[in-house]
Amino acid sequence: MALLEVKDVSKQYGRKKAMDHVSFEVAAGHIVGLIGPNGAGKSTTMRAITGLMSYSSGQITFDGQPITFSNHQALDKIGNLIEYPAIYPNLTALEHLKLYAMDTKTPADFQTLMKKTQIDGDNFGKRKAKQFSLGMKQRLGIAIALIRNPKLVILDEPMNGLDPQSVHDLRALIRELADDGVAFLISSHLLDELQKLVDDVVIINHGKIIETATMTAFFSHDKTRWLFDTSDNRAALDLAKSHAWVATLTDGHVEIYGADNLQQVITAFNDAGLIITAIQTVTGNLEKSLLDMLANDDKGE
Ligand SMILES: Nc1ncnc2c1ncn2[C@@H]1O[C@H](COP(=O)(O)OP(=O)(O)OP(=O)(O)O)[C@@H](O)[C@H]1O
Repeated sequence: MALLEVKDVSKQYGRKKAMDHVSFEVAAGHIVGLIGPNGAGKSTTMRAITGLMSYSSGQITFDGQPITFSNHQALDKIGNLIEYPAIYPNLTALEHLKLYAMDTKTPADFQTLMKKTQIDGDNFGKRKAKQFSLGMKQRLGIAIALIRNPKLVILDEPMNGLDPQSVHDLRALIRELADDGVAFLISSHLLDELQKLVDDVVIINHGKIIETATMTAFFSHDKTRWLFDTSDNRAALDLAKSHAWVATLTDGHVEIYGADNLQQVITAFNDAGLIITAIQTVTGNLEKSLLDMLANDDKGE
């Protein structure tokens, strides 16, 4: 059984369907990306899972226990960082942790958590949160989310506003925690960053889930593309089209998609007397695959 199960959940704001029969699962220790354009329903979904909001129909269960607006028991094992962490300007990092731990932790527990989330360095110490950078606040927010040893952490746009080094550090931290068995549900617009991090993707558009897949399966939709440079790119383009492959001229290269394998293309070019001077393989790209998928979904609306 999955750790988190969202089954057929719908939520309307007036006539607007913010969640339309949403179903997906999060397995223990998995990092799941909840991905979709602005207004797709990501925050609404996360708010429903954290019991912050009622939903009209469907079920959400965590570790076998139901989560509703009025039943929060299961939430003890879910940490979250939705929008901005509740950080008090005049408290230090340690004071925040003590506040949120509510007497359930020892000084050694605090030390371990601070070390793990890298909020134990000189930068933190006795400084108050009002002097923290955004990256420091995000790390403190994650430490707060982890204070009760959750099995699942929900992060809404955790990389927003972070510089590249902080994004890198945050990604490493999430991966390390997942390796220890903590599951994550993460929404982000920074698809390149998500691509490097997540195990599974859940794609939402207009309140509906349009795809749930492992990252690997997601990219297997995507046939490999190749960029060729040849002695005559115009002739290579025409030849590729005559084989019913999808071919375009992209930045001066011939981009080919839809052939069964690379050898097939090379043989065709050789047989036509074209000299191949370079070949690049274009690997899966989350942003491009997602845009293609959303464009198809919107066409079907
Ligand atoms: N409190 C509310 N009252 C009315 N409509 C709302 C409310 N909250 C969200 N919505 C609408 O529900 C839809 C889903 O919003 P939601 O915030 O969940 O999307 P999102 O995917 O998180 O978007 P973003 O990436 O822009 O944060 C949107 O059309 C939004 O305008």
